Amino acid sequence: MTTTAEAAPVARERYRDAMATVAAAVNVVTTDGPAGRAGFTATAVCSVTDAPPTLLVCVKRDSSVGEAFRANGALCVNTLAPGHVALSNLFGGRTPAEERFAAATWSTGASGAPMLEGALASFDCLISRVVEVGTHAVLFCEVVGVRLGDTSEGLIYVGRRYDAVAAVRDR
Ligand SMILES: NC(=O)C1=CN([C@@H]2O[C@H](COP(=O)(O)OP(=O)(O)OC[C@H]3O[C@@H](n4cnc5c(N)ncnc54)[C@H](O)[C@@H]3O)[C@@H](O)[C@H]2O)C=CC1
Ligand SMILES: Cc1cc2nc3c(=O)[nH]c(=O)nc-3n(C[C@H](O)[C@H](O)[C@H](O)COP(=O)(O)O)c2cc1C
Repeated sequence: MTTTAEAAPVARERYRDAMATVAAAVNVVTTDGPAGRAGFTATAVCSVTDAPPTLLVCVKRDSSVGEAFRANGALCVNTLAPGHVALSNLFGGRTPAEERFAAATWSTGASGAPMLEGALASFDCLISRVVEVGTHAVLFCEVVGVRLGDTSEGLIYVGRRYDAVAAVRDR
């Protein structure tokens, strides 16, 4: 039997090709505070526990935005709807922060982070813990506010492209 210690490492490209087959919700994650306003597109977002309500966000350590999130200690996960493909690309590229935010309408959550008008759902959070794993920082976030939008479809990213998906609503 092959033990974990003996297993050959999986090449990055192979790992990414496999991950590209896994459908994921698309989010624009935002922050504001003493370190300024910042935001980026993220599919690496996951619910951790509902008591206390906690989610996690993985952010590349060498990205231009990571430090602002850590310094502000707050963020908002804005889960996107099908009309947000251009916004996702804007927040996913090397574009200055002000250009990113100018492309949409925002309000401010209790944490101080920008909440996207028209999002499928927004999760306003305080960062409770940061764990560094490889190239990424995993931000554990306690959810202090939730806002549900009116839209009935969500946006997914799979096969390196976007698609719409029905968002079942039971409110
Ligand atoms: N977790 C992350 O940091 C992610 C980063 N991206 C970035 O967005 C751009 C476009 O991505 P794709 O068109 O999907 O092509 P891709 O071939 O770079 O990525 C395929 C899949 O691999 C995963 N992935 C990509 N980069 C990763 C990273 N640095 N760490 C952990 N997982 C990663 C994601 O699930 C992604 O959908 C790339 O620059 C990619 O690095 C995209 C998705 C997730
Ligand atoms: C669909 C999509 C999903 C992404 N998911 C993540 C993610 O989960 N974590 C991450 O660190 N970067 C992710 N990225 C890349 C960041 O959005 C991008 O690097 C971000 O704009 C950081 O700012 P910078 O590139 O200007 O440094 C994603 C990009 C796209 C297009």
